[in-house]
Amino acid sequence: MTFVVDDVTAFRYRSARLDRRTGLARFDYSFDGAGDHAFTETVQFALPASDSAVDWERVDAVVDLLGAVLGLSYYKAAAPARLVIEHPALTVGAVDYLARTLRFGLAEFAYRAGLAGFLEPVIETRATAPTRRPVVDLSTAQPLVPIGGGKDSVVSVESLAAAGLSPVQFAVNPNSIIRRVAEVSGWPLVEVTRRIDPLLIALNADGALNGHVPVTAMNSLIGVVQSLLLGLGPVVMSNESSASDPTLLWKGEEVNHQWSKSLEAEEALAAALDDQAGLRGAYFSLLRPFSELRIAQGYAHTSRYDSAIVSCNRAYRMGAGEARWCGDCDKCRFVFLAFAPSMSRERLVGIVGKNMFDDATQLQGYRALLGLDSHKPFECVGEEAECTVAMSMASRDPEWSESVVLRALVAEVPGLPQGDPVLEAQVFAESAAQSLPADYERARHAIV
Ligand SMILES: CC(=O)N[C@H]1[C@@H](OP(=O)(O)OP(=O)(O)OC[C@H]2O[C@@H](n3ccc(=O)[nH]c3=O)[C@H](O)[C@@H]2O)O[C@H](CO)[C@@H](O)[C@@H]1O[C@H](C)C(=O)N[C@@H](C)C(=O)N[C@@H](CCC(=O)O)C(=O)O
Ligand SMILES: Nc1ncnc2c1ncn2[C@@H]1O[C@H](COP(=O)(O)OP(=O)(O)OP(=O)(O)O)[C@@H](O)[C@H]1O
Repeated sequence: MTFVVDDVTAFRYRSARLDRRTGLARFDYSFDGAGDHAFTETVQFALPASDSAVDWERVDAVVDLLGAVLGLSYYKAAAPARLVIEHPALTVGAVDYLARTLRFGLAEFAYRAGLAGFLEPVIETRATAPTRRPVVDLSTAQPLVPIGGGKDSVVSVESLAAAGLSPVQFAVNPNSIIRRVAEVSGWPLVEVTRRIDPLLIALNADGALNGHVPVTAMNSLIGVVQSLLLGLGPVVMSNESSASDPTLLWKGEEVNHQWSKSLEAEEALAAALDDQAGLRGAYFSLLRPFSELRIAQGYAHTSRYDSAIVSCNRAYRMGAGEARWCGDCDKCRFVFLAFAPSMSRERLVGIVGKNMFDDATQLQGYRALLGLDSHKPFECVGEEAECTVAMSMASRDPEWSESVVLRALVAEVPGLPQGDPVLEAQVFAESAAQSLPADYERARHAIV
């Protein structure tokens, strides 16, 4: 171990630059102390055929904010108490967004790395804050829809199309799953290539701190830059109501694995885009009011994507060879459970590749999802309430009730099949969300 975390005294966000000719953005960072390591991350954007309509100054303002958030991957390697922003010019609102994304988006990292508490470095800005830009409203233009290869973004794309909008799909470093899902939809896919500095990966093996990052905030801001470059409209996310549910409490405060998918993060990013770049209607989640169970019902309306989607996160690791469900992780367990009330056994086993409820080794994992064991997993899984409702519904269904996992759970919780009607109503009711322009509000309710 040669990288000594405690020797690092500050993290510097040095520069951000988007090359207008090539579309390559370059972000430079460094540490003070511990060998003065320097990092460069690049993001290759797609450029329009003609850039005469691109508002470059506004694009640059969002690129500056993007670099601040991408920097968190490197900051976390030592998590020093000082963070210095040198040339990129951020408004007070943008710095506030960075501070919140760092504190809450890196909360799981801080907790699991055994740090003393939530991260609240002193943030110093060296450049003068940019002057306020005239406001533009993006909500009248066609949406850019980030897709992750799973069920949620499929529901958004289908909802937008059903409401007469023309979604442009978008993915960062898409793998074969994302490309085939995009192809099934028939709508175009815009691809962006993000390259993390290999030095970070080397330092991870050399004693650096490592852990979960707010990747949705990163992908979202990359999406906003891409949308502005192509003259498109809002970045329409597919984040559900349960993404706002904390994973656990630590030092009396919430730690949420999915923080950058939460409503709080969505509203914070929308506000930061307004402050930093004068953008309104630029960022929201179409599926925000809905639980995973309602989204699963929406997905179940069409079977076109069944052989294309993969929700299992293991398939999305850099360089992962397997483009399929692993059938043995929290995400696979959860999505199987969420789909079970809306699908025949034959269809669901066809999607995931196995009957998860017939595999006794999955029992502990399902107990964790139902809150019968410690806290819920650090994964993109629904609330305990919705898992309980889904399990109740499945245990009443002869398709599933005789399976080994359900029989064991009903033996442990005899009231499971009876369920709780109040809880069931809550899970299918709509939760708080940003209100949307009419076209998008119509899309929101088109199939879910
Ligand atoms: C695919 C996955 O789950 N990866 C997490 C895993 O990383 P792993 O080492 O197994 O593989 P890679 O993803 O290829 O990462 C290699 C290293 O690079 C670092 N890194 C990666 C991306 C980045 O933006 N910054 C980075 O520093 C990473 O630390 C690795 O050392 O474990 C990592 C450590 O816990 C996680 O950080 C990896 O998570 C990915 C960034 C990722 O895309 N995860 C999503 C599936 C995810 O967690 N989504 C959440 C949303 C969370 C949010 O608030 O945005 C969800 O869907 O609930
Ligand atoms: N590689 C990516 N590029 C761009 N956006 C992404 C990428 N991966 C995920 N996203 C966005 O983040 C959201 C959350 O990811 P998540 O994995 O929860 O959703 P999903 O893949 O649509 O569905 P599922 O919950 O079934 O996996 C996605 O809906 C999508 O909007």
